[in-house]
Amino acid sequence: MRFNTSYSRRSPISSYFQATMSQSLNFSISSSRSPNSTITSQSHSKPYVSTFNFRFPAKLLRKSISASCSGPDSSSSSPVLLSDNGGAAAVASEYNWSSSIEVDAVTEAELKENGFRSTRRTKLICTIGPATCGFEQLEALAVGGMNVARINMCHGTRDWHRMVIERVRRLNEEKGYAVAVMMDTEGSEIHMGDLGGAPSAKAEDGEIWTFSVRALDSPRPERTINVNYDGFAEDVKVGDELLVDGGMVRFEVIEKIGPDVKCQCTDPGLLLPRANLTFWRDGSLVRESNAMLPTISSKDWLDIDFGITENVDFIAISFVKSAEVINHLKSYIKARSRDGDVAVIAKIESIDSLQNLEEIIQASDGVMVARGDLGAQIPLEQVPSAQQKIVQLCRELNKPVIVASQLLESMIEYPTPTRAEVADVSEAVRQRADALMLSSESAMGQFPEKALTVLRSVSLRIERWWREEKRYEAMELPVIASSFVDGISEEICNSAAEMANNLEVDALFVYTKAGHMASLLSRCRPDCPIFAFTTTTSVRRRLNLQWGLIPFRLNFSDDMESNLNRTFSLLKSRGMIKSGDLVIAVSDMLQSIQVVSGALS
Ligand SMILES: Nc1ncnc2c1ncn2[C@@H]1O[C@H](COP(=O)(O)OP(=O)(O)O)[C@@H](O)[C@H]1O
Ligand SMILES: C=C(OP(=O)(O)O)C(=O)O
Ligand SMILES: [K+]
Ligand SMILES: [Mg+2]
Repeated sequence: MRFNTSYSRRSPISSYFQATMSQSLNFSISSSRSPNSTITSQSHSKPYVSTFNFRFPAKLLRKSISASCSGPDSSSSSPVLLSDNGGAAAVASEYNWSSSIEVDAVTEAELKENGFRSTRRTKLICTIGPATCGFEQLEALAVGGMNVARINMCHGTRDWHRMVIERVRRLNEEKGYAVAVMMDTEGSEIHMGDLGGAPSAKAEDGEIWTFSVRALDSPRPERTINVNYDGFAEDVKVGDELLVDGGMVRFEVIEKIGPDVKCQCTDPGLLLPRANLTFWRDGSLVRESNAMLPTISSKDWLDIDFGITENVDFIAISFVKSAEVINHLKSYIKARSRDGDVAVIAKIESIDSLQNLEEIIQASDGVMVARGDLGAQIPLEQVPSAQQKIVQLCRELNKPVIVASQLLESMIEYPTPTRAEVADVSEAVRQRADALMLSSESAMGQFPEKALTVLRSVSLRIERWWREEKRYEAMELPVIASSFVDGISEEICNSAAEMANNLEVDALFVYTKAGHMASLLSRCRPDCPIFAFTTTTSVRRRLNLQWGLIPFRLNFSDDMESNLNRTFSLLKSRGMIKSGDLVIAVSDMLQSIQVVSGALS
């Protein structure tokens, strides 16, 4: 009671709003064990839950708030900066950030046109390659819903990667997007050379090809392929099966002559530059061969230094075998990076990574189900159950999870997906993975934007279908907090998400500095979207990988009432929130849950 009364008196905008209390209840989740965890409003010694209604006097509101949008028009290409200081922004960099909300025009349009409920929850990652590296192409992907741009250090030069990163940054700065950059390491896999500049080579049934560890003269001798791993010729045996890209092309080893391994093609197909190689003996993968190779090669370390210097948001590590390598990399990043905020994604794509799955997930900041190589290391029919298990474990442990590779493989060449591909995408969405990833489809395919559109529309449709039919079975989420204070945050988020579902609110708001509470809310996979307000652009970008989060950059204070009022005003003045929308708000600083109903008088 006291809170609500003092609220309406203390509130800096109380002259604009009459806070009429409809209900109020206080409950305690504080403990003498942990004085720091007892974060309260001034008039309370305990965290609180309060419910109240706002009445917005429209005239005053419009007078006090002016929204501005930089650029000559507010079409989909301009950034949206919501201001309450009346200042007009010409460009983002000149803008007075302290009084604005940063959100991109695509999100704004989606919210306005479709309302909160129908915003997309599943995040989308595009691998950038020759088909998508132009500024306009990148912009088209951002407009199409790309949340993260991935660059694969297996391909391209460092200058090329730098150029892509710069373009994504420019897109964010000029157009208000929060597209994150993920750098993916090459890793110590065995792969073919680059085919001497040829885009591909056709291997026909019965042909004899030579796989050699020698440095090859150019031009490359006919039907000869370079292999990057020196131990290859020693490790293979006559009779072994050699699989290119997990079985896209198959050979049988028929003879070994020094550094050269002669192979006969048994399954014809197209050889692509730097394609991955595995070899199998008596029906199982031969693992000893590259087991001795380091997970992070010397070239990878140089790429990692490059990623840290370029301030990428995520570094994805290929062929992770244990948690140790992740811990090692994380401490390396912490020592080197300006603010230690490069997140590490563990790629699960080997037998070792499946064997040490839980400890790897625990150690990392996120996980990728890298089905391409995984399907070359375990029988294909085991990939779906591995995916399901990894997705579930990641959610339990609160780590974002990406489902990757061959989601829409046929769209490399064709403008429409197969029915089977749509079913595969649907299944990943139904599992409620955080993100879906395009590889060749966007890097070098003929229809990158169409492929992204398919991911977007299938995600939206499946999410809505399952939500409306209430078919999601509630998932038992284990307690993950490692301290009592963290336990409070976790309980608050679990309760807020449950309240949001029960009350059918329109959105959850979370004010979060490091993003922790936002991820805890995302973990609950609530029915409504989560607006995550955070103070830095880097956290905003990183949150863009996580399920259901709509990240905004906003400077906020420790005064939750004024934060809420300002946010409501800014969003409202822009038409992104309607009168009568019901919101539940939680925050990192004030461990509280508030239910807010904005009703225009
Ligand atoms: N930077 C790049 N330069 C040229 N081609 C690229 C680049 N990035 C990706 N590609 C192409 O896109 C394909 C798919 O990308 P990806 O799945 O990341 O790699 P891979 O197939 O090696 O696992 C690659 O095989 C390659 O042909
Ligand atoms: C995503 C994967 O890794 P990469 O494309 O780097 O081989 C994969 O193997 O599925
Ligand atoms: K890679
Ligand atoms: Mg791989």
